[in-house]
Amino acid sequence: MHIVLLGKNGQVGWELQRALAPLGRVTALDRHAVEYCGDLSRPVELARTLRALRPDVIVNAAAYTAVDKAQAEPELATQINATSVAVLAKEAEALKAWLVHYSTDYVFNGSGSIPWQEQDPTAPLNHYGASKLAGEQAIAQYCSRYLIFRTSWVYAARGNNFAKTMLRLGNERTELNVISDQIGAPTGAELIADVTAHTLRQTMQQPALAGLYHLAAKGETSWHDYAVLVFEQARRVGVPLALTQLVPILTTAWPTPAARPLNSRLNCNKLEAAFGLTLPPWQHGVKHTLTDILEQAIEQA
Ligand SMILES: NC(=O)C1=CN([C@@H]2O[C@H](COP(=O)(O)OP(=O)(O)OC[C@H]3O[C@@H](n4cnc5c(N)ncnc54)[C@H](OP(=O)(O)O)[C@@H]3O)[C@@H](O)[C@H]2O)C=CC1
Ligand SMILES: Cc1cn([C@H]2C[C@H](O)[C@@H](COP(=O)(O)OP(=O)(O)O[C@H]3O[C@@H](C)C(=O)[C@@H](O)[C@H]3O)O2)c(=O)[nH]c1=O
Ligand SMILES: [Mg+2]
Repeated sequence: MHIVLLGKNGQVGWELQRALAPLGRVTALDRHAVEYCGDLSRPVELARTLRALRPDVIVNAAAYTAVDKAQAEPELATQINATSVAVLAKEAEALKAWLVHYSTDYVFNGSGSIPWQEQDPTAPLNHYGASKLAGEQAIAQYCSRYLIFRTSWVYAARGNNFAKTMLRLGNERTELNVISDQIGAPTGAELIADVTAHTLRQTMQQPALAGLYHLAAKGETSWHDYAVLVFEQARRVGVPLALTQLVPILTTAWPTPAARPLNSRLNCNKLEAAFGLTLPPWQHGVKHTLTDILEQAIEQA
């Protein structure tokens, strides 16, 4: 089996390089790839690359993920998150290949407090969410063999994420204000990659499993309470922090270019039932990955 992985150096892409390896030959590309094109802002060259490589599976971990910046450059976000994803879908269909793709809790408007199910109405609040939704819709329209995973609040030891931002700011500042009324589940790139490998293998043997799934760690928290855990772990291993006060604030007190959903809870029952999986509590992965991040921090200090 030949897998083409796009976005190999992102949080999820990096972990997929590891998790997909036992499934077959992996051609891992990023946007700077030289021999082939792995750049989602160049759809023509991208299609040419896929026709040349003729993969059995395309796994797309590349995306435009700068949520606030997307408000200022919506065309580029749409190109990468939707227009080029439509190209992937059409090329996958022509090759009779499988397409694996990732989407986000930000396709929802965040109303209420019930965890969102796959079929619930979408209504993105910002351009990133709208572009990701358009990507999902293109896949459903053009491709018959696909897995789309909507996940949330992704973190990893490698790459940029909220936990690492908190550690950096906690080292620089004595006081931090962090939003306590946006609720979701921090989900590790390792978990996403491992679940991808498992479900892809099963779906290729049982194509009726194809479709859209929510994939997030169990439980829920706010950004503020997530930050509390991050700093607890940092103190536990003796990382020096300037921070003395972590203040919970409301979203209304933190204006940003992009609006964000208050309710980012994802109901993952469909995934667990279809594949016989049990998703772990969000704290497990966060603690595990923080151990890696904090060891790096201590080595660098
Ligand atoms: N991060 C999160 O909190 C969440 C992410 N998701 C989704 O999960 C998936 C993986 O996200 P994650 O790993 O966290 O994202 P990252 O931002 O860590 O990685 C995205 C990767 O895409 C690459 N990329 C950006 N533009 C292009 C381009 N034009 N061509 C090719 N590659 C490009 C980036 O490269 P470079 O570094 O060079 O810019 C980066 O390596 C995405 O679909 C995302 O929408 C869903 C929910 C939450
Ligand atoms: C840095 C900082 C952020 N915040 C808030 C802003 C925001 O609501 C929340 C998280 O900040 P971030 O910039 O990490 O948020 P953001 O980049 O919007 O995170 C999102 O990324 C995209 C790609 C997704 O798909 C989502 O699932 C989600 O993970 O914390 C504070 O309250 N205080 C702070 O000091
Ligand atoms: Mg971000």
